[in-house]
Amino acid sequence: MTMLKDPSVKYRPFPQIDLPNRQWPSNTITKAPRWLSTDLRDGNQALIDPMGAEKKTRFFDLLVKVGLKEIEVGFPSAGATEYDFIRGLVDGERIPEDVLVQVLTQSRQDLIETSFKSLAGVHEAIVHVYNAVSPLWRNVVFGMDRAQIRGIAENGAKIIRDQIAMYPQTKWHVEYSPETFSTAELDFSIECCEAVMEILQPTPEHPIILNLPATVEAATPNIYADQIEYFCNNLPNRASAVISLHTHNDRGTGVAAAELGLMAGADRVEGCLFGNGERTGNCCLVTVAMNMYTQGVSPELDFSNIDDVIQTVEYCNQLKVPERHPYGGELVFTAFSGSHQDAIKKGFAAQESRNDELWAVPYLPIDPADLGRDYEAVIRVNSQSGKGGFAWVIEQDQGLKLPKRMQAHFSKHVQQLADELGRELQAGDIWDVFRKAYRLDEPQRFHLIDWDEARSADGTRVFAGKIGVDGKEQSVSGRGKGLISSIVATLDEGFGVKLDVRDYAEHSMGKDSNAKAASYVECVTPDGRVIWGVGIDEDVATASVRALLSAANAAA
Ligand SMILES: CC(=O)SCCNC(=O)CCNC(=O)[C@H](O)C(C)(C)COP(=O)(O)OP(=O)(O)OC[C@H]1O[C@@H](n2cnc3c(N)ncnc32)[C@H](O)[C@@H]1OP(=O)(O)O
Ligand SMILES: CC(C)C(=O)C(=O)O
Ligand SMILES: [Mg+2]
Repeated sequence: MTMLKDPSVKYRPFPQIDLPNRQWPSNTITKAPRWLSTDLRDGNQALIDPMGAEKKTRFFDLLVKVGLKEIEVGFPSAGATEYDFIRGLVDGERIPEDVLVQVLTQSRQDLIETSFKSLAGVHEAIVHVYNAVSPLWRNVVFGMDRAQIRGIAENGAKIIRDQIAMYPQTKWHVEYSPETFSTAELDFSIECCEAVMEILQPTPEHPIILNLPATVEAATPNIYADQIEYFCNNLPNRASAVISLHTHNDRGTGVAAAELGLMAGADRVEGCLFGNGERTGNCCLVTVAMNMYTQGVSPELDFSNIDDVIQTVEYCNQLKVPERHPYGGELVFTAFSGSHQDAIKKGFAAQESRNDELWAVPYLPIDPADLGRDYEAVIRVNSQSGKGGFAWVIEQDQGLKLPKRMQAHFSKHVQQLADELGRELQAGDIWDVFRKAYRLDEPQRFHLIDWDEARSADGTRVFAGKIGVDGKEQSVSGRGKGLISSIVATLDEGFGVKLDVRDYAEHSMGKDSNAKAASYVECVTPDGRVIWGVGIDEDVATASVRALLSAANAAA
């Protein structure tokens, strides 16, 4: 056996933030933040094959459609594909009046100039400049001390100030990111931001966007929230800054960090649809938005047709949205396991009988319909499923509402098939096994040709039937207090089939007048066997006759 090495030799725990009076744990998110999609920039730069103009245009149109008002459209100085796409948006007048496009640049003169040029003529836009500020980057990437790093930020801010003056027809906004904020000393991040603000002179009416990235997620999300609260409390002239969050998902908590960051006082969230982006991705905007929605807070983004969104995102990114991805994954509203299916089925029934709008269905934190999904896939059947699951599928697929005890009876048949096949059972598989188990297909020993009923003088009923028996027609009759007992008497007297009826149920299989009816009988034979019979017919009484013949076929 190999021993795992002691990780404390190689890795260090992230230090706590000294914030004794932290307020964020008591806060809640009560309104939508400003959202920025960086799908076309951070998302795009992480793709195996970055998007070309056609895919970028399609993605841009999707982002506008779902309601994004701030969209980072690219990194114009990266090359002609990026630059031309952005120019195409501007020249083609594809940017709606109420949408702000944003471009990213390193803090270098030529790159900043190219970025402004790419947007020349646009009505309003954001230029986003970044430089990394944390010790590892200072030492390893730049080989610079704090003052020199601050100097990169100041230099970029001055170039931006000058460029803004050269394009007066555009209303410009500036975003500054102290990249690697979450692994930097807080006071140094504030120092860099303050220095940039000093040059650009933002006001509460025309604020700067200060974006505080967890460029590489390195700690639990509460630490990020502490960092945001600390930053908000200690930034001079906080009123002239929009505080933006940009989390990555290296530890799998990018969404949580963004949510806690909002509680800690931030105004804006950057991310990508379904969390695309560098390495493990950016914060998923769909998840943060829909999390908000399930708390009764409108995210002001529209994911009510999530499958359309997924289709475009998968096409543009050439990456699949994982089956378990919150809100969007193919399996996230599906229960295979018996106890979940049982609870969901009961939840839907309770929801229907309560008949109010409040959503309260066990195991479904959101109504799939709010994302444009139907209820068909909510319950799927395999060997982990229970009777509630098969009953749900057969009800959705065939309109049959099996009585409770019959569900248990049918369950054995389905379970056996699931074990035999070792795969998910489709609705068709379940219907096949149902027809076989309850003898709905010909040929059977007994089958109904015709029947009639008469009332005798003493009030009893006389059933008169033409029954096919092993292919030959036979006329038989029997008397009873009601239809069922008269058929039971007929089966006994005519064919010697003895059935003791324990339970009977019937229902219409639809709401219109042409709907068929289904009847179910539970019978016990003299040797103690429990048999269920099923009958389906346009006429409810004929459905009952068929149900008893179905039982007789099992008993015979
Ligand atoms: C965290 C993020 O997501 S940041 C965004 C990252 N996205 C991208 O890089 C995608 C687009 N990038 C590109 O196409 C290219 O990087 C370009 C065209 C912009 C620049 O390419 P190059 O000129 O070859 O430079 P390169 O990207 O390798 O940058 C390295 C140099 O820039 C410096 N640099 C890196 N970041 C910054 C910055 N934010 N501000 C100023 N200088 C920077 C580095 O220190 C290094 O300088 P050195 O050559 O003196 O050592
Ligand atoms: C450029 C910045 C905002 C970035 O993408 C990051 O730090 O992750
Ligand atoms: Mg990023």
